[in-house]
Amino acid sequence: MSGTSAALQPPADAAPPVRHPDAPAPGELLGAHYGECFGCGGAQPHGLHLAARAGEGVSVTAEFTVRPAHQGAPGLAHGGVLATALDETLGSLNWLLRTIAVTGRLETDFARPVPVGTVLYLEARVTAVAGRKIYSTATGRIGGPEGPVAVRADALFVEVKVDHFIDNGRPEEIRAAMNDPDQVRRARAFEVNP
Ligand SMILES: CCCCCCCCCCCCCCCC(=O)SCCNC(=O)CCNC(=O)[C@H](O)C(C)(C)COP(=O)(O)OP(=O)(O)OC[C@H]1O[C@@H](n2cnc3c(N)ncnc32)[C@H](O)[C@@H]1OP(=O)(O)O
Repeated sequence: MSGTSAALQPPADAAPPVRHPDAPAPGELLGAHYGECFGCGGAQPHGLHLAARAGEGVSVTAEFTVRPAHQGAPGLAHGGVLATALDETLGSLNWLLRTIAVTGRLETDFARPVPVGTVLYLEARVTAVAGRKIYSTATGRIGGPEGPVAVRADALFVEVKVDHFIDNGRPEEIRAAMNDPDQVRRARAFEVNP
């Protein structure tokens, strides 16, 4: 069974996504948005270490290898970990829009079990934009980039300002992030999206 709920249907006035002129070129690695991020951060020992790559239009690809630490049932990936991999891949689309946005809603289908050791080939694209709302979809395939779909997701991301993080994050981590001039400069630049 699968199907997207009404909450994830773009409204009639939604527009196709527009790739930002300064977006990374197709094939380019996007890098982590935050070193401690569970999804993409290199400094996060327990994380997924997902490395997304820009695709054509407003799309990305990523690969994620399921490790023993990701199990739910014996020898199989935990569904929440797979949802995280989808969420992170969808979130990396924001690099191509040059927008800061957070997940408002994520709907996931789990079509096949994913064993430990499997490489999940992820692909995500933005389907529509309506004001602050960004509609997107993703798949995770096994056995190769053209293999069968094991997981898929539809999502709504909502654009926010940097203050979303400053106002809501724990002060220790916010202070550390604010002390990283590159992090702040990059985030602020994304707020001014011509
Ligand atoms: C120094 C610091 C450096 C910082 C450097 C930053 C780095 C960049 C980090 C990015 C990180 C990414 C990481 C991976 C992606 C995550 O995992 S993000 C983490 C998980 N998500 C969250 O924590 C979000 C929590 N939720 C919220 O904060 C708020 O609910 C939201 C999503 C911001 C929306 O709140 P709001 O801004 O008050 O907006 P609101 O008016 O409620 O909604 C706007 C529109 O969206 C619709 N909407 C909102 N939620 C929903 C929903 N669940 N279903 C359907 N429609 C919805 C509303 O109906 C509304 O529609 P319209 O009326 O405009 O037609």
